[in-house]
Amino acid sequence: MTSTREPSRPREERPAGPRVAFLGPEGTFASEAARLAAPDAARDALSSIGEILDAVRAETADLGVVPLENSIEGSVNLTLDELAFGEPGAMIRGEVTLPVTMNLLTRPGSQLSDIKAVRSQPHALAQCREWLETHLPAAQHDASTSTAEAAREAAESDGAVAALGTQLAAELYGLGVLARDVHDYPGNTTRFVLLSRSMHPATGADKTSLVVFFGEDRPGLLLRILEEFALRGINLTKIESRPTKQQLGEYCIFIDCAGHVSDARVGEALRSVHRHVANLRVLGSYPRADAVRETPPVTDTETAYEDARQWYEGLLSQVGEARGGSIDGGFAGGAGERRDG
Ligand SMILES: O=C(O)C(=O)C[C@]1(C(=O)O)C=C[C@@H](O)C=C1
Repeated sequence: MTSTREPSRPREERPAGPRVAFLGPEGTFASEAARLAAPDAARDALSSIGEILDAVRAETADLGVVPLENSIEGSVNLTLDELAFGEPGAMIRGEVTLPVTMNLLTRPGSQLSDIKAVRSQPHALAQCREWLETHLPAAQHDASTSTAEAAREAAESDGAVAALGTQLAAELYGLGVLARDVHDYPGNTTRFVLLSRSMHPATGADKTSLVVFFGEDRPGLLLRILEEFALRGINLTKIESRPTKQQLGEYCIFIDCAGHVSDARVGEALRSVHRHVANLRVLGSYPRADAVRETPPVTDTETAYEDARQWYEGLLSQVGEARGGSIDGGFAGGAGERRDG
């Protein structure tokens, strides 16, 4: 993705101390995720996912917080595309899962019967589709850049515009909460990822995200790739395909797996995947939000890989010249080949 966005502030002009960039303004779900991820960092509320990645790439922010997937509406495609096709330099360094409670926010005094339009970020509108059809069937749905931006717009309206957003946004922009929990399924949760210029060191409870580009259509290629993980007892936590945008029917596959790039078994799996498809991008290794430590099978522990490595090194050390000069005679040129002319 080539960017036509305004360049971020140069690094030299940056005030000291860690900075976190997130989808603003204050009062978005992303702002809450940023507070959880980096409670002490200075905050930059930006107005698009692309700007957040650019800020991390340009090092005007140390950390960026972007939504990746939601339990009701699925992946945030813009984030996936930026990570897969955008300029390199912004890697996933962490993840935060956040319960997402959608509220219908209106100017104080407005009733449901006053509402002619509902504004929000498109992913938020999608999470409340059925509720809106049932309770506000005639209202039009308008896209805003974020839930808090929608709240700000509702606050400036004549009272006929509602927003879907956080309780905090209601407080910040002087709105009332006309209805709570208006998302269509209970337990609504969004997974945010934290971006930085580098990956997180291994913790023992890690995840690795990568994207594999299938240049050619070979039978069994996806199976071969998945097998490399399965053979080493590596659990996959997510797999999803997206179009490459080059031509219809050409896909790339996003894979999240347990483990860290510096784990021997993950390293071996990635090297093997690289033999099948040279075009792959590791998006990052990072501590998993659920802190689950998966125990590898005995054949795939770090010790098992280290033992195997040492054994093989020992084996290679037995390759060499024979003492006392050449004793290889006619065997050196290959089976059955005469060397005497
Ligand atoms: O607009 C916000 O409040 C955001 O943080 C963005 C976003 C998203 O894009 O998914 C994040 C969480 C919710 O799923 C809805 C919207």
